[in-house]
Amino acid sequence: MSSLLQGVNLYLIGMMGAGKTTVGQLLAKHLGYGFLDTDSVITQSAGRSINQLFAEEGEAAFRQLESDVLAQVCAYTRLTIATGGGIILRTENWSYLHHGLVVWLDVPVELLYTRLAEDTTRPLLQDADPQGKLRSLLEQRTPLYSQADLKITVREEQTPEDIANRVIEAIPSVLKPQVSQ
Ligand SMILES: Nc1ncnc2c1ncn2[C@@H]1O[C@H](COP(=O)(O)OP(=O)(O)O)[C@@H](O)[C@H]1O
Ligand SMILES: O=C(O)C1=C[C@@H](OP(=O)(O)O)[C@@H](O)[C@H](O)C1
Ligand SMILES: [Mg+2]
Repeated sequence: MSSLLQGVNLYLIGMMGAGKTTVGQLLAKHLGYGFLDTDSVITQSAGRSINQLFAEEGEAAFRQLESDVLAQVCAYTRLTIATGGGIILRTENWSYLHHGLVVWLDVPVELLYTRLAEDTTRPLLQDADPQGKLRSLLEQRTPLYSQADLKITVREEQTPEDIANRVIEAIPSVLKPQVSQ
């Protein structure tokens, strides 16, 4: 599989709670790739949490940091990159994402909500109706997530390892092997 990918980066996109960070680490291990999470790069370099950045700088400033990180990351190869759920919002980000293979982890809202019900690290879900918020974000973002090269539909019983395996199995369907002359 690594030889078929030829070092091309894998970008995981999808909603908060879809499992991008969790599955991305497993995928990197399977592929012999490095792993990066855009949220972690941002929080490490800013020395502040995502909650702090949203509260102190605002979402627009966070989105700029996210674009800056993506622009830097795409200079490297052999990486699996877990993105933040909103990375798809800026058109300019797609010019970076399309340098690699983009995989959408599509997870039903009910499952996202179950996973994140106790979570306090996603500022956009600090809402009176977090499930409704997830539903409306997914509705707004679905046309953008749909621009991925690969869509992996996730069911409740599937473990992160199952999902990583499904991604690996699906890669050949979107990559043509190079014919040697
Ligand atoms: N396939 C899965 N099955 C059960 N729980 C999962 C699965 N994938 C992720 N999780 C859990 O859901 C939460 C959100 O996962 P995370 O990887 O942080 O998602 P994202 O980065 O897409 O927001 C974490 O608590 C994680 O352990
Ligand atoms: O969907 C979003 O807009 C966001 C998703 C988060 O990342 P995860 O998708 O890893 O939770 C994080 O970037 C921030 O809270 C905003
Ligand atoms: Mg994440």
